[in-house]
Amino acid sequence: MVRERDDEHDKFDRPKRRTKPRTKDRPNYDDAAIARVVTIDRGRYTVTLDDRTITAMKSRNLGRKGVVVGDEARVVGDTSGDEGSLARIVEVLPRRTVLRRSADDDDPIERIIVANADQLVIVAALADPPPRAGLIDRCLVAAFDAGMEPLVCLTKADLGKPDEILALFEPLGVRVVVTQQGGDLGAVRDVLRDRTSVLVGHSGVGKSTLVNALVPDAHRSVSYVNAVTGRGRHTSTSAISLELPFGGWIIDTPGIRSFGLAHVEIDQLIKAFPDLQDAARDCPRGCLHSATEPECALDVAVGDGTIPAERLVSFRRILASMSTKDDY
Ligand SMILES: Nc1nc2c(ncn2[C@@H]2O[C@H](COP(=O)(O)OP(=O)(O)OP(=O)(O)O)[C@@H](O)[C@H]2O)c(=O)[nH]1
Ligand SMILES: [Zn+2]
Repeated sequence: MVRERDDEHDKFDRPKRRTKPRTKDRPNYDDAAIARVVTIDRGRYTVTLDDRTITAMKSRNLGRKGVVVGDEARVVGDTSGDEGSLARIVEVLPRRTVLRRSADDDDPIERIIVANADQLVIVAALADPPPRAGLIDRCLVAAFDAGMEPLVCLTKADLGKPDEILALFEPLGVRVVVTQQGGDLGAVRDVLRDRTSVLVGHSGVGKSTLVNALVPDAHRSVSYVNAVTGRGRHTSTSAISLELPFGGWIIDTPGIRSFGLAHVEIDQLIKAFPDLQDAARDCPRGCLHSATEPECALDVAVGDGTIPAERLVSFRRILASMSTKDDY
């Protein structure tokens, strides 16, 4: 795969970025149509605009700024979507959320993989392969840090019981749905409806099975997208956004082995738990809220019954998962 050098500059999307003043002769694209980026394939962006699927390239004026799946972008030029047509992305709208994957051996830079998703769906099988709680914990950290609501989807209910996993995540208030191949998907549809959800999960947990059940023509639309880019079929490593027939979008993310958690700050993570955040106001400065902190106010809050003990135990478990060398 040809890697886009532009994405190196995703880090400029970090809150502390210094913005370059706009030059006064910068063209004004405020009237340009706003499209949604659904997948990226070797420098070609597939975007949807109204009901059209359009192939676009990045305009030069974007400089080195990255464009990722889920971005809302202004497009100009030939937006007909006709075969062989090519539009230009001239501006990326501010991102509401960003999900990052970690640096790894192949690529030393933490990069944004998906923008603007509301929900992170952590798919784990109840058996074959067996669920790994530590991996779900790290996905939860990634979700909370990204400002996305997590949802755990336990598949292969015909092969195992969900009770143990439920017990681990219930104290955190994390929603869990249980599914099985050929089973009723009503509960899953309800949690996905009208939202943009990113699916993550190890190979073999049943993600494709789930996507095909939710989006019956997913296969067709994947090859359709590739036909539009004119580059034939190949296994893309880019995330791909699929429209749900009952409303909303689901973004599949092949090939992510781990999330970038190196930058996650505890202050940010604890915001997902308002009761803990409240109690932590009484912590000494720089308290890491771990079980070894001598004066952590979270222990006091458990002692006086303000916070259930299992909730603090679960919170500390996900805190600790941040520093493990596990995948995800
Ligand atoms: N018993 C059982 N098997 C299932 C269920 N869901 C999926 N499978 C099987 O598990 C295997 C993996 O399913 P996939 O949907 O391909 O899993 P995936 O997560 O997409 O895996 P990759 O395609 O490798 O990313 C297949 O053989 C499925 O038939 C289920 O609910 N119960
Ligand atoms: Zn503390």
